[in-house]
Amino acid sequence: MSEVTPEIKARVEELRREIDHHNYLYYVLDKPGITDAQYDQLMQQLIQLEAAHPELITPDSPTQRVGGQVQQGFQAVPHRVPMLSLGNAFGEADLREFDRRVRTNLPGEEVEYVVELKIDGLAVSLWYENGLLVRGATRGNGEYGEDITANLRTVKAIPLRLKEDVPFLEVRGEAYMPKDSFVRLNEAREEAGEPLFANPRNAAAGSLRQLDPGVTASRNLSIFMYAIGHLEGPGPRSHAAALAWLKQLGFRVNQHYKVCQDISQVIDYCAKWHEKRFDLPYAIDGLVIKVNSLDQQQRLGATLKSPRWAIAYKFPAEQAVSTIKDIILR
Ligand SMILES: NC(=O)c1c(N)nc(OC2CCCC2)nc1O[C@@H]1CCC[C@@H]1O
Repeated sequence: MSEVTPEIKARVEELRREIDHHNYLYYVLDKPGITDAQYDQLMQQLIQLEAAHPELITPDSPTQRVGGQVQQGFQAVPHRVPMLSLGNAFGEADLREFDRRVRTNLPGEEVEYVVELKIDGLAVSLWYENGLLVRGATRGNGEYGEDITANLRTVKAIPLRLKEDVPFLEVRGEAYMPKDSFVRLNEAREEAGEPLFANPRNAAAGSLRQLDPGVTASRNLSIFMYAIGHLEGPGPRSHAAALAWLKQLGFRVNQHYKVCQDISQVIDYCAKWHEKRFDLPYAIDGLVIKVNSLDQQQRLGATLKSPRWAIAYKFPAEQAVSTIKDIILR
């Protein structure tokens, strides 16, 4: 092992910054800055330098995304803040009823809503300490999840290090498999005579609950973050500000959210996305409507399993279609 010179150390740190930046452009912003060949060349240089000087390897190095060992199982981990599920609204009347209940519990107050696409994937929780990803877990039953850190580290849209060293932050998001990856995966499984996945949600869940992180890494998963779970220190005062802050930290946040001044605007936005849902490169099964003010969310509280300040608007079930592929690729 040759001596580590300051120049080598500086070169390793420069390569990491450059590769992290290109991962961010490609996997978080969907805006690649260089060709795959140029990216691979940078990665090869870093891999070689780290192989020659293993003492320089840090857990947040881009070369450390795919862990080595296959796990025996997943450890149960408690969520500090329960990961709630959502009540459902199946049409305009249900949405107006939700709005009436919210306003009854906030007499005389202005209420703003944020409407987001409801990504059809698997809810996960990510823990960061001093800006470093220290743990990732499934939602599980809302109180306890499964520790799938090694698998979530392979998802390139998940930052291993945030753009700010926030002391302690736990965030939630929906991990998912893009439609084109889902079709390609099932084609490969058909070729291999393996059982097919019924939909992208099952494919994402199956890919994240793999005991071998190498398999997860091969499944081209992505994620959209949608909430702060736990934050030490001052934070945003509205949900829309929370989404903007998550984006600023380097997380992937779905840009199709809208702040609505009343339930009629919410209803119009839901109708718009019911029409446009097949134009998206990922599966959605509805929209999520949330009270924007975090103080009002706090005061509205939650029932045992779901918040009083949020509801899911579910699209009517698909009319009979010939194959799942038609739904996905329509
Ligand atoms: N799937 C989603 O895109 C999504 C979202 N955009 N926003 C939330 O907000 C949480 C916050 C409090 C209760 C629900 N949840 C979502 O998915 C939920 C998580 C658990 C069950 C659903 O997958």
